[in-house]
Amino acid sequence: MLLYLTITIIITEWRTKYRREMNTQDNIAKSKAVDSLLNFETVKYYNSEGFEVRRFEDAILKYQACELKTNASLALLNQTQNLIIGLGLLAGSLLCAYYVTVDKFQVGDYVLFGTYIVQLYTPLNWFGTYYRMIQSAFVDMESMFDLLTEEKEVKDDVNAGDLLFTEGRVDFQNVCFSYTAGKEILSEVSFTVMPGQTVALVGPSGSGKSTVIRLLFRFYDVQGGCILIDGQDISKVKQNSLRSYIGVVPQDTVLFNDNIRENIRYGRISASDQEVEEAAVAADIHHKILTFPNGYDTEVGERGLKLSGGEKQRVAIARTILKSPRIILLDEATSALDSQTERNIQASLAKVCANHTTLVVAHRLSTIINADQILVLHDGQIAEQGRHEELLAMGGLYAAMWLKQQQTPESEVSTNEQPQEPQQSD
Ligand SMILES: Nc1ncnc2c1ncn2[C@@H]1O[C@H](COP(=O)(O)OP(=O)(O)OP(=O)(O)O)[C@@H](O)[C@H]1O
Repeated sequence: MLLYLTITIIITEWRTKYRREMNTQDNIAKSKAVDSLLNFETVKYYNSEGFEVRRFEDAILKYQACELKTNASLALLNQTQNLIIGLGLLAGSLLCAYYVTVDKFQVGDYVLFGTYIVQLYTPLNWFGTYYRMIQSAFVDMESMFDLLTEEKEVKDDVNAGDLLFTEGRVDFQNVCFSYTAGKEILSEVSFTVMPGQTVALVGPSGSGKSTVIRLLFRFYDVQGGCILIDGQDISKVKQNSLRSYIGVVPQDTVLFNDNIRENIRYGRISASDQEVEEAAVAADIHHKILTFPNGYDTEVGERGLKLSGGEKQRVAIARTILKSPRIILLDEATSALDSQTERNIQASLAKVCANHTTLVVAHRLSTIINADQILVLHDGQIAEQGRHEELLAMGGLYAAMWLKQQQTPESEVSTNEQPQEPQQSD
């Protein structure tokens, strides 16, 4: 019995590594499958179906090799256990038989021995099985435990209270931030958005515009300086309360694989169907939705692939309208939309942003010429700030960007109600 228990524990511990390896390969194979299915468009653009099949096949073969080792080691464990039981039974039986022949035991004693040994081995077998199952379950749960012990990047203070929203003034005071040590993205950035004002952030790609938005939404905590809303440091208030006042229209709107109605309702889960439709009207997408075969019940597909970029953006705007936030963060889409769609989107946005503190990340300068203040980010710092005309008059970075955009055909399409005359910039 001792031998049985010892061997069971040793072999079970030894085969743990195969089970762990098998789980890792299983995760790799599944993530490869999901990745290539989600990115099916890219796969098709580059004719890479064969490559993806081979990649998945490789992953599956590695998984199968690990599975083989796991099953083979399980078979070894079972056979060793059976061998020990068999040998024990054989040795005991031979001994009893010998004692019967020398008249030390009766035949009944031999039968009694057989009955005892069977009663002993049944619980031993159970012990082996349960020990192995518990061990495997712990290995399978390792990834989950790793996830549970993952440190949160943004934590609420123990004494954090709710944000007391009054008028919606936003202050960035000497904000410094980097995603990775040694590469500073924002350095001593300071600016103020007065209540109800619209402030636009412009600058070259990678200058940190979206990062400003992420910091205000508190996806990350700043590493230097502070961000205040109505005089309260946002790192000292509860994330939930902060986020309840802020609405974000992101650069790339990703929708859930559900119908349009539920996707819009995501802005406020408790909203009624009528409120959803009112938000869609305000976002100027209601009529478009009615032209779809199933109207509001139309399924949008994975990540909303059945909708166009402009439609997805208007669904995002409708969601934000439904949320009715007090501060609006707008990360403008980089892709140029056709003039009519863009005019519609700008008009919807103007409705959402009216009388709300708004921070806009703009890629097309024509969309922000009426902003109360424009901040030009360069190398993680605010290089210029002022209104459109003031910045043009300065003849600096902004003026150069404006001039460049005016020369490209896409930017000739001004989305503003009062188009800016290109000559002004010269
Ligand atoms: N999660 C992240 N981890 C590490 N670096 C990041 C992360 N997100 C962004 N960055 C880096 O931070 C820099 C600023 O990114 P950000 O998205 O703020 O730029 P942006 O000005 O909004 O650019 P774009 O106009 O192209 O959208 C970039 O160099 C980017 O590579």
